[in-house]
Amino acid sequence: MTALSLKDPTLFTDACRVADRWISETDGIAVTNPATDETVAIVPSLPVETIRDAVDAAKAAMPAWAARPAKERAAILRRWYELIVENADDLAQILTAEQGKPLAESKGEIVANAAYLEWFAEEAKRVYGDVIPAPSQDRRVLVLKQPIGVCVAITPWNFPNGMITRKAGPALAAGCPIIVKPASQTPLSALSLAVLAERAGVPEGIFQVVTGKAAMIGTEFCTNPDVAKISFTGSTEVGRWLLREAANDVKRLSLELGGNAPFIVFEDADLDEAVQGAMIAKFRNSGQTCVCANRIYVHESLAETFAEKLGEAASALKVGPGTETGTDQGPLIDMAAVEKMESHISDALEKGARLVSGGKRHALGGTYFEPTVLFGASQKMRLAHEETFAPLAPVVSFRTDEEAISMANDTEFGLAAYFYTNDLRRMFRVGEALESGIVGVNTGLIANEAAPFGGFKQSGLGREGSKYGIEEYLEIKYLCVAGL
Ligand SMILES: NC(=O)C1=CN([C@@H]2O[C@H](COP(=O)(O)OP(=O)(O)OC[C@H]3O[C@@H](n4cnc5c(N)ncnc54)[C@H](OP(=O)(O)O)[C@@H]3O)[C@@H](O)[C@H]2O)C=CC1
Ligand SMILES: O=C(O)CCCC(=O)O
Repeated sequence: MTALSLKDPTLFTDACRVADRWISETDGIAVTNPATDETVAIVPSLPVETIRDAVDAAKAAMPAWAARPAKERAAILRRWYELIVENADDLAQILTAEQGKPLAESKGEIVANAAYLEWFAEEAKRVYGDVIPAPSQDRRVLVLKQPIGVCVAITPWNFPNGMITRKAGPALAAGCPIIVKPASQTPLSALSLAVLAERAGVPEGIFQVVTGKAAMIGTEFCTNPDVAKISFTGSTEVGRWLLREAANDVKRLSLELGGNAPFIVFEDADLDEAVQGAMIAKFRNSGQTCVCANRIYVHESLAETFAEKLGEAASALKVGPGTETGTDQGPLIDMAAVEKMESHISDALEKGARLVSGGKRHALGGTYFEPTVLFGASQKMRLAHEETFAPLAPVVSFRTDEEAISMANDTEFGLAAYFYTNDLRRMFRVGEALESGIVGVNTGLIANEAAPFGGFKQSGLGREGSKYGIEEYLEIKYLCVAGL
């Protein structure tokens, strides 16, 4: 067992939060530390009846929660935010133990995403309706915004803490309860959030966490008539499945799915800044984010130099356990991730790419992998069309802006894109032409609570964060007042 030395050991729990109960099980799902392969905890594999209990509890709790003045809901959300920030060091240890990322990065995820609770606590008070000028004198057209109903969230392993606060913040702010089903590889961060939610005064039934067989829980969420809304972050394949399963009830869905982000460096860019931006956009979380640069397009006049500099910076990253001081890159989540990275590298090398740095499993063994840079990559390679989701940076050279834009848009995905330029005209022209929900200009870091996060094309539906994020949890009601 991985032993953690927490200031507050009660934050580490293997129990699910359902209605008024904390449910543990010795025979459930093992959570493994990817750095050591040790078991960290066993969480329940809940039966369908308990998932239904959670939906029933959420339904029962919703009227009172929705009826509370927004100011009261906001105060509770704010308290939850404060507790997360106060306990960020402990939460980071829990996150690193189940996911592997360096402690500093875990803490960064926790604090940056707790900010979604703070943001939506503020937004809760600003859910305005409308009075629309009516087409006749005897009528008034009023628009109200009301909470959508019982919400559920299915979250991934790459941001075990942050993907939850992004969804729970707007749901609770809007007056909805939410039930979270975290990834089986990383449920402990979700459970620790439930401990703090209770401490913050979130009422019973309003924030619940369930663990168990994904397909069973997903089916129940999609078919239970009392679930109004599903918010999912994960693979496009599972997103499509949820969309189909939920179609019978016409449930509302927010989907944050796969990406295949292009990162373009134009000939007028500051090369060193672009290398620095690419390091963040590519290697953060060991390349395991849906907004990670997947393909790096560099103008032919700079491409080789850029690849060499990127290779040097990538080789300087310290690979090791997330708990070790100075570690930049932890292990990958599992062996399947290692094998996918290897298959993308070998396919690229066979088709003419050259290895600049890295390229193989790390000497530390397990799922550690060397940060890798390839030069001479092209659109023919698998890495141009599939999300690698690992620390592989392929550099492709281009001649014209049109060529770069066309290659960048040559994908069914459209979540994030990045480009570096110092030319104002090009900034607008390219920014408008890229088919992505998020475009970073001269930066490799784009997510924050004030901005809308979400994708075009098969990268998803809806937006998280910003003033748009709360709309996903609200229905618009038009009140037609006549006979005046
Ligand atoms: N957009 C993003 O941020 C993410 C994208 N991905 C992409 O997906 C690839 C595969 O990763 P993977 O972890 O398998 O992603 P999945 O989409 O399988 O997992 C994400 C979440 O969905 C759950 N899930 C899986 N199947 C179902 C189902 N039938 N019904 C309901 N929930 C379900 C998982 O549960 P359980 O863990 O119990 O299986 C997990 O909680 C990655 O390599 C990457 O390309 C992955 C994670 C995040
Ligand atoms: O990978 C994701 O699903 C979200 C990325 C969030 C971030 O970039 O902080």
